[in-house]
Amino acid sequence: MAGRESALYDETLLPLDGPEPGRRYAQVIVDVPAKQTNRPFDYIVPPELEAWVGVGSRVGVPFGPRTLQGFVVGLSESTGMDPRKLKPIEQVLDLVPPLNPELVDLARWMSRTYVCHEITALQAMIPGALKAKYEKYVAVAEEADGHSAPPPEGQALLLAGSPEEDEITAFVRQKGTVPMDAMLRRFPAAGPLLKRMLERGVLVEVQTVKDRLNAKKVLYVEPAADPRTLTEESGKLAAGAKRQKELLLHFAAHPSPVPLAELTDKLNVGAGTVKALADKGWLTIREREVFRDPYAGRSFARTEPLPLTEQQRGAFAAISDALGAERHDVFLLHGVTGSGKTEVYLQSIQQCLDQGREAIVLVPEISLTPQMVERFKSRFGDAVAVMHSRLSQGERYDEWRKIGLKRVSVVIGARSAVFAPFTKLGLIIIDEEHESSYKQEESPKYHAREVAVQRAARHGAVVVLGSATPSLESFARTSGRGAPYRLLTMADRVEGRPLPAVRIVDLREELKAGNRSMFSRGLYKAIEERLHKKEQTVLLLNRRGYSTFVMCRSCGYVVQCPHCDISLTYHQVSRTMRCHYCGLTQPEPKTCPSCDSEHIRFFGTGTQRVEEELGKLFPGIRVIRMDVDTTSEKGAHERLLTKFRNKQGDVLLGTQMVAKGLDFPDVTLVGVIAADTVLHLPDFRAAEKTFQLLTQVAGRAGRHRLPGEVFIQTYTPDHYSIEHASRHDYGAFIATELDSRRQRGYPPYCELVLVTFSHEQVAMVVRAAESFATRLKEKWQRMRTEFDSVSGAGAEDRYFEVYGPVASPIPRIKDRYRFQCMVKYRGDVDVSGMLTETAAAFDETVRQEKLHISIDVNPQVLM
Ligand SMILES: Nc1ncnc2c1ncn2[C@@H]1O[C@H](COP(=O)(O)OP(=O)(O)OP(=O)(O)O)[C@@H](O)[C@H]1O
Ligand SMILES: [Zn+2]
Ligand SMILES: [Zn+2]
Repeated sequence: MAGRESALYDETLLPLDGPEPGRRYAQVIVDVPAKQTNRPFDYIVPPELEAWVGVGSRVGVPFGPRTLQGFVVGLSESTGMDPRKLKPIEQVLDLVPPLNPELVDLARWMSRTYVCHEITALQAMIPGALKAKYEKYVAVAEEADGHSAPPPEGQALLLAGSPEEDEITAFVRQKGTVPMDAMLRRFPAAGPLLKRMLERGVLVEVQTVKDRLNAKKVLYVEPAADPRTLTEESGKLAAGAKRQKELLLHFAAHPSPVPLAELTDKLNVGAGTVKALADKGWLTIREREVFRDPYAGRSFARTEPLPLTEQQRGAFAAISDALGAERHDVFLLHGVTGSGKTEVYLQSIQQCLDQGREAIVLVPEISLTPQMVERFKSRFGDAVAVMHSRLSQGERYDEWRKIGLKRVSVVIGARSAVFAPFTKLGLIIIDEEHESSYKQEESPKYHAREVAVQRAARHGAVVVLGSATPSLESFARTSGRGAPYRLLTMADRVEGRPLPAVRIVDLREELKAGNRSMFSRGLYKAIEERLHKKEQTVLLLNRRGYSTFVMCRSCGYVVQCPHCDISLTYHQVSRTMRCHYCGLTQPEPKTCPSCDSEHIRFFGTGTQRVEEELGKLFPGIRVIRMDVDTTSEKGAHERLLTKFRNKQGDVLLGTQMVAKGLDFPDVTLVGVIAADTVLHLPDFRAAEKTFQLLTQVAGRAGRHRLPGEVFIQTYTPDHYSIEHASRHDYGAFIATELDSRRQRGYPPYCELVLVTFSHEQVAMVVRAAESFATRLKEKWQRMRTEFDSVSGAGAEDRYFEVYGPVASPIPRIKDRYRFQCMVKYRGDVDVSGMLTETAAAFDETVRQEKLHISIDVNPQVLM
């Protein structure tokens, strides 16, 4: 059983609750994301594997000619199939099933809700390291135990005999099975011959499932005798063997196992010395499995719960009450920036743990800073596992394994941590719940908030959605009859600290007054003042929508990607232009391709430009720039923030990354270089996103003793999102925005599904999109007639409309034309079901014509 090698945990070598009735057949979802395989297949559970197979196990099963990875989604005593036609499970890949029945059920829900294959949902729940890797071996046909029949005798006689062939057969026969790549290394020139031998069936290909990564093993050294014996033996060693003597005495004094590397590093003992003593039988060298711990060697000073403020107490009481009753409740915790939401989370988690249950904390990827992690680690110590994408694949895998092994009871992580395989879940917290990064943009296109609520309902667990700027969708769910969420409000900062004073600066007025710099006079003075007082400044340049394109100043030509309908982005460091969609990279042009003018150059404001300008205006200023370019390296994000925290920088300049979660006591000034960059995106959430970003970044100022000040520079100073943000008035903003959404018919007044079609030929994509829309509308007509005939109840609440098809806002990506339909609906309509059925009618076209159809339920990005 290959699985036994791939994961050996000393402490969990126990079989699952022993053999039980009802485990003779397993229902398995295999690793082929296709409509035909989007259902469980029955397999026999061989008696010797019975104890190791559970719902949620990963297995290797024969499927057609291959062995595939699959997930066990059910076990049964009987099968609806002819048992003689069923094949047995070949491998169990983990000793502890990586998923559990609840997650398997959740995958089914995801598959229905987000219109994706069940295997895609299951794969999303496990770390990348466990995604299947298939290894191919060759074996001599008659020895491949039934994988393939030996070739007919006559044929074998006829074809066998070439000396090369005999040599290959002899080699493989001797080894049993040989990995394919090893074969090619051994017989580099024999590729074509090997292929023929495989085709004729002299050799057969055997495939097995392997993990991409295994548990990390480290060599440990431990004493093989008691301290007295070791001391005695050290006395008997020859005088020259000084190191050996020292080492024996070390183990006599400290008899616990030590990693070999530590011995050589810290005690300065050579591996040879250890080996010599091991050969004599006084020490043992043993492989042990270890966790790759990204926080190893860092200690976290223990923190105690703070006495809560009155507002915190109110919020905590409601959460605590639901936890105590093990009642599934969803709370929306609306607390202004600096109101102390984290302390409420921490004390809620404490109660959850005290009740013997487990907790998940979701944080947006970019706010998952060491500072954030520290706040949890220093309260709960080793009970916390951390999962985010900056960890190596191995580190992430090991953090994840701690959950299954019950080593931890709290997980803090980005979006996918919502799938942490806990079995006694009591609490899920989603911090900054309005963040669009909680939505996964590739299949399965799930929203972590929706998944969290589903999981919590299955566990009778509490969900806390926290934000200073809740999404309209969540806010709308807190009011009205039968509201599913309960609103908790913390309107003030802790210790009566004031929210910062915000000034809106009209950039058009600046230009009129002759100021052509990117800093208004007010912001300039404010920065100067901070430099004097040795206080710190945060500057936000919202890169999204902001131009870093190359334009000809003579004719207005903008350099575009030849494969995607989008302008190329300029990268100053490499002096190249890059397409953000297909990765195309080109050198910067010297002359305009359109008019030959030499006045073609990089245009617009990037963070680098701002940094340069700051250097010119304030000689000697220390700027820490944080954007995609400076944070691509592992740990860079952390290093830059630490630098700023240690006051090795006067200004922290960056994109959205600087807007969230940071809590630095000496930041008293926040400047927004241009507030309206998001406002003009083709997105119905543009105003909401602008309000959220401005409120969040303003919230970085004056969080401690020193009061804060904020400058928002803009070309549209009267826009309500900017006005309300400047007054910290969420209530007024939401009232205006809800009104506008109602009028335009957007969420939360309806639900959306975006269907995007793409193909290399524009005619093809238009035809497909139109036919899709027509079918969908017909389906709705039929359904509505049915609804009407049953009863009128709820009919007026039901609404369904298909908009489009129209060209997508980015009409071409990677040479594929894109069209989209928008489905708007309301009420009790099974839209996912309708879409699944409609899409099924296009299966043939999708496969044969390489048409691509993407279905995005509750989309966050409308491009
Ligand atoms: N009860 C309390 N007594 C004293 N200080 C507190 C208390 N609760 C929180 N604080 C402190 O107040 C500051 C702000 O708290 P916190 O960072 O949790 O705010 P937040 O609501 O998460 O804000 P944001 O939404 O901006 O992240 C922190 O420095 C925190 O240590
Ligand atoms: Zn030109
Ligand atoms: Zn491109």
